[in-house]
Amino acid sequence: MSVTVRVPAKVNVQLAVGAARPDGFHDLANVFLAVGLYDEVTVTPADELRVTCAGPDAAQVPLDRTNLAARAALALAARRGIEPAVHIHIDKDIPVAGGMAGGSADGAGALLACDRLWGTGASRAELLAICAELGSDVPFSLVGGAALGVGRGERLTGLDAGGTFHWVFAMAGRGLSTPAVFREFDRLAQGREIPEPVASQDLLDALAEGDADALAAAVTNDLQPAALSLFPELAATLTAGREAGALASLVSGSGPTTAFLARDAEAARKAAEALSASGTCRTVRTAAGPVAGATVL
Ligand SMILES: C[C@@](CO)(OP(=O)(O)O)[C@H](O)COP(=O)(O)OP(=O)(O)OC[C@H]1O[C@@H](n2ccc(N)nc2=O)[C@H](O)[C@@H]1O
Ligand SMILES: Nc1ncnc2c1ncn2[C@@H]1O[C@H](COP(=O)(O)OP(=O)(O)O)[C@@H](O)[C@H]1O
Repeated sequence: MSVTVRVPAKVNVQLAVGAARPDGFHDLANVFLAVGLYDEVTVTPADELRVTCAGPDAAQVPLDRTNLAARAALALAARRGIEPAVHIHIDKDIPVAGGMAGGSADGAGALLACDRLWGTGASRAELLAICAELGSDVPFSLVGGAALGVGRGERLTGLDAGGTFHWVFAMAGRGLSTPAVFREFDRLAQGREIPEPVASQDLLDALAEGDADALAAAVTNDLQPAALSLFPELAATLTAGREAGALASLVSGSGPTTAFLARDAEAARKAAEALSASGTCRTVRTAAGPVAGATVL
């Protein structure tokens, strides 16, 4: 018997970042939107814990116990005092180290899949607590939709989205390390007063109304200058997206994937074509959101 869970990627429509905390993390006002680009995680009983991965970026995914999917299985098994004897297979479509929470998606997916396979019957609250231990983005991968994350991004409040938003994503030729981008944020912030991160009311209203123009006017990412500082070539991709008619162009989370908001599916398709032709990125994908979080297939 196997259990397969499908888990979406995310884009951060607002990422407000506060000053570094004593524990090294940063308080955030992180407005997440789950988008229809998916990893699938399948767990099957096996003699011992084993991870395999397939997909265009599979070679960059660690297959040892540092893999977030393996860590999720180990965390649930430890809580229940059982052997984590499963083969975890990841069908990976979310870019690796791209700022789209691919590792987090696999963590949330493996957790839900193992919960089903082992019949552990964990409550939603327990699953969310394990997710938060695994990483700041992992709880959102479980719940999906649209949500505001505060604290380090793990404390979630669901948000209304009054419509579907259409996006184009441009994947870069290499990844960016999330801790390195936060460190660069700290370096660039030296000598400046960093305000408390707060969600923008204009942005929440635009989401609730499903208004793409208003959302485009309100999107912000405080990590974008740091990502651009470490990866200056992204500026050309952002310019190409604007020239391709996107309503908004921004770095997704810590990058280096860039995200472009389009008015509708047809505009997204056209912008994707123009971005592909611009030669400023590795691959281009379209995806819409919000979509559901981790789902057992
Ligand atoms: C930036 C964001 C935006 O959603 O995502 P990505 O763009 O990387 O996908 C997240 O905050 C990433 O979340 P996640 O990838 O789960 O990070 P974690 O494993 O919790 O933390 C990795 C490292 O990032 C830094 N970190 C992360 C979250 C946070 N609120 N403050 C931080 O300073 C810390 O250096 C930490 O050691
Ligand atoms: N299941 C996983 N899939 C991808 N990367 C993983 C996974 N588990 C651990 N990692 C590690 O996490 C790093 C960040 O990957 P990822 O979650 O894809 O990016 P991001 O944090 O930018 O959204 C990778 O470089 C890899 O070393």
